[in-house]
Amino acid sequence: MTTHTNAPLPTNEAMRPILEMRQVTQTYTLARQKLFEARPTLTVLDHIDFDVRPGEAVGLVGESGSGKTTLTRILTGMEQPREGHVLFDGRDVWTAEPSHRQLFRRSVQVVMQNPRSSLDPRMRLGASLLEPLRSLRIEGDHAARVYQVLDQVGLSRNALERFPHEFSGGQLQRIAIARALMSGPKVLIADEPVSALDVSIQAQVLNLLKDLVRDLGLALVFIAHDLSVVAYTTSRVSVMSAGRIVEIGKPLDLFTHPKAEATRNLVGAILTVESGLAGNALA
Ligand SMILES: Nc1ncnc2c1ncn2[C@@H]1O[C@H](COP(=O)(O)OP(=O)(O)OP(=O)(O)O)[C@@H](O)[C@H]1O
Repeated sequence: MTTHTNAPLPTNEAMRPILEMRQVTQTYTLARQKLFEARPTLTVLDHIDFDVRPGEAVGLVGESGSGKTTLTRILTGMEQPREGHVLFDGRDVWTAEPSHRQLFRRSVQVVMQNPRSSLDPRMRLGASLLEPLRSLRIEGDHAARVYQVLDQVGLSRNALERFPHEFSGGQLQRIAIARALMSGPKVLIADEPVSALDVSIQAQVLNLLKDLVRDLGLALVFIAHDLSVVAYTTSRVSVMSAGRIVEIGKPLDLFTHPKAEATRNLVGAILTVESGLAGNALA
């Protein structure tokens, strides 16, 4: 990151969360097993409380099927919870007036696991960066915004004429982050943002996310199954298991004194896999 025009914002525990879930429960109705029997329901999220403040990076970890993707879909407004509330800047996004919902959509952006599938292969980078401004109907000096965001993610202007296949995996994830930043979000939700990348370039993307939190005062929600990458990037981690948050703690405490069985399993998984990032997180 090359711009440091914005002074770092203090992360204050007394600050109001910018995005929060209160007692969110999500159930899905499954196919009927037998004729004349009621359709069974599956509780995927069970009374979840979760929040993030400006300038704070929080993690969400859990084994496969624990409910992370469902939580992400609800946190971004793609899915409405069966029970509970999603609040952006203190107001329920499902009952607020359209202008607040529009602000919520611009202000909460997602970076997905695989940047190749989130970018149109036929679009040059410049067009790709402009697209969120058009779809979200954001007015203003679009060219200036493109240059500002390129600078924030450490990409040069001559990249604007290139197509996705001309970039490496790490550069593509940088571009995906740039696209997410175009609308000037307050919250970035990174869903497994480095698990498709070589270990050698994972740290660059993780450091970029950390810089954005520090320099822009972004709120970051980092979702992954690997506790070590989440620990490297965040200051508070929630552990999910079977649709519930079973433990919340500082990364170091979770590593050294895991209480829940799900946390112990995640720590055990790291200890059995050689990982340079785990060492960084503990340093
Ligand atoms: N639309 C749906 N209908 C029925 N069941 C669903 C639906 N979406 C998710 N599930 C189920 O909900 C549970 C949680 O899924 P989810 O994808 O949220 O977990 P996850 O932690 O993101 O897993 P992974 O890390 O493997 O992506 C799983 O048992 C899944 O099969």
